[in-house]
Amino acid sequence: MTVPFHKMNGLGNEIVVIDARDNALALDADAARLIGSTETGPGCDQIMVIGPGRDGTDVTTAIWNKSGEEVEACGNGARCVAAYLYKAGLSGDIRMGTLGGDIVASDAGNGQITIDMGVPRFGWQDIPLAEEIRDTRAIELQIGPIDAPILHSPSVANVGNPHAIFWVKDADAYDLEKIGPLLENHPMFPERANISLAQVIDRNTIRTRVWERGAGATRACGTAACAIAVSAARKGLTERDVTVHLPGGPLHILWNDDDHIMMTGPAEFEFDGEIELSGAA
Ligand SMILES: N[C@H](CCC[C@H](N)C(=O)O)C(=O)O
Repeated sequence: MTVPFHKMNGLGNEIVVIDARDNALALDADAARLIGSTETGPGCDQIMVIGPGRDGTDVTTAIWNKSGEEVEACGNGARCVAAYLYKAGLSGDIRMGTLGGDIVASDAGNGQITIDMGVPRFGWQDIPLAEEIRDTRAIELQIGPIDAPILHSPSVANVGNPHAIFWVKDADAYDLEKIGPLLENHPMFPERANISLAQVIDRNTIRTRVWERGAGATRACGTAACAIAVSAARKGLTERDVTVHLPGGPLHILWNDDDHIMMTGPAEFEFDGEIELSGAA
């Protein structure tokens, strides 16, 4: 079947949006990999498939990493979906159902979209971790020898998807391509993890580079920015209102008084196209 798509990005996090509200589309791993590769499709980090709303949501969104796995959350992708829907004529708040829970988009003006990413979870079983760890602000992780400044005691958080955050003096001092896969697939993370190197600049500013589960080093990761912000606040390193600077640009994160994480940033349209998906339902 021929499927129209919209190539977008969120601070350089490459996103393909497919509007399947009128024509149900269930991707599978092969289709996600086909779309995600520049050899066979537009290429992207994640694919967001918009479906009709249910159980009180306006739309549902299926989220796929380019590696072919369906995942629970994608902050940058959610902003791209919202920008697409606003352009398609929706207005006001948009409640999106995802595997990681319901999230709510709103138009913040000036080309910015705010996503209420919901409430973070910090329990070891919520991340999840392979063993009981009481204090998830700093877990002990045995990491093999790496020729770079040592990494230790990451914080972990689940913001719809699993994240591990290493607090470093210089986020540029590490070869993410080398250490990323080691950490993503560490046996402590039974569902693997998104890995961030976070450098606290001041109480309202953090710099980071991210190795994403199932996508590798990306220009930006919205859920990582959320996980970093709440973890930094939990450790007393920053306020609950921060700017997280990713290689592709800044995201504003507010962990508000009712425990919801509000992420604000841009979404960019690039081009539209069509792709032949044989076998997709
Ligand atoms: N790689 C992530 C999904 C996409 C997250 C990222 N692109 C974002 O903007 O949140 C995972 O496997 O959980």
